[in-house]
Amino acid sequence: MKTHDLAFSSRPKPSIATRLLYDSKDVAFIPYGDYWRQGGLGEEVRWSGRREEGCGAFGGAFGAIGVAKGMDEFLEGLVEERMNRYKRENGGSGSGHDSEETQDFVDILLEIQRENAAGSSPVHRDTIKAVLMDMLGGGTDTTATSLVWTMTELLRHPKVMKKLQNEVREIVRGKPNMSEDDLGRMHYLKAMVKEALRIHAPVPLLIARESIQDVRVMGYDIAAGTQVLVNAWAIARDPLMWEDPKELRPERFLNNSMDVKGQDFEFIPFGAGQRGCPGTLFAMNVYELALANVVHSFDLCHPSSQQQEGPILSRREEGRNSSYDR
Ligand code: HEM
Repeated sequence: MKTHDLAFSSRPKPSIATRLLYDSKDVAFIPYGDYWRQGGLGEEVRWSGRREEGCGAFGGAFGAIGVAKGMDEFLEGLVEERMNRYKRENGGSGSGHDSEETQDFVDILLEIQRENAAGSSPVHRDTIKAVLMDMLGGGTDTTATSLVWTMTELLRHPKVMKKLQNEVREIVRGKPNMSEDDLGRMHYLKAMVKEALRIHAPVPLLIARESIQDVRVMGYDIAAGTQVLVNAWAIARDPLMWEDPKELRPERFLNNSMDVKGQDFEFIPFGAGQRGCPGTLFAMNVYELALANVVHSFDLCHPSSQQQEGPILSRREEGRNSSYDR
């Protein structure tokens, strides 16, 4: 992913991508090439997506093929509804813009489609639907799974939970809402999020890669067209890299620069290199914000840790950590 990044920058084509992602017209399953470089939509979306919110994709998150038809109907409805709204607001002229305040991802995709309609690379409806599928798959299940595992670990480690709550409550104290600045100061929260991602990599084998040329790695000859899986889960638990790898210890991420951005190869929950996850920044923000809000507003504890019966999740009473005080 570093020395041979280009050689492993394609993806194999699983049948799920053919059926659910409109013959791999999304971002995650497009083979390497011009179409991928343009995200199927033009340079602008692909790279602004990488910096901001990604234009997302995800394999494995979708189950039975039978859902394909239902999903297609849902996406058709969504796209149609936006197109009609646009026509209503622009008097059917086909030109003009949605107001930026009300514009969402679907509107932006449709705007790009309109802008490219007369050009040499028109954006097809299937491409829009495939990219939206990416967003749903890449942007929901992964982040939700990560949060669930983090809360599970916090329930198993009440001292870590307490430390985390103290940090969050201290920083947010008295404010109606949490800001991005507040999040930036929550170092223990960030360390906890990374530690949970390390132990429970939400995408354990990343998304399969495919070599685009013959390549030699550590003495092994790998032919062009070989499917390659990277076991990020095992790497993040490797005792040669990590001290007591099975122990939850957020402190290991404090006071060092190790990050999820694909530069530290012992820790790559979002992959690395050209095909690394473009939603990383967005996902981390959502994940941190959601976790900070949960531990700020609720006291969670495992039923077995309570002497008397009580809720697993109780709304915090201001100034009192009810579950732990008991
Ligand atoms: C905790 C949340 C997430 C995790 C753990 C995650 C993980 C991953 C991983 C492991 C890959 C494959 C990287 C590689 O091959 O090196 C990937 C690719 C991708 N992810 Fe994410 N992801 C998350 C959230 C998101 C979000 C929120 C979006 C967009 C909304 C997104 C969009 C994508 C896309 C488009 C790709 C394919 C990139 C390409 O093939 O060029 N992901 N993600």
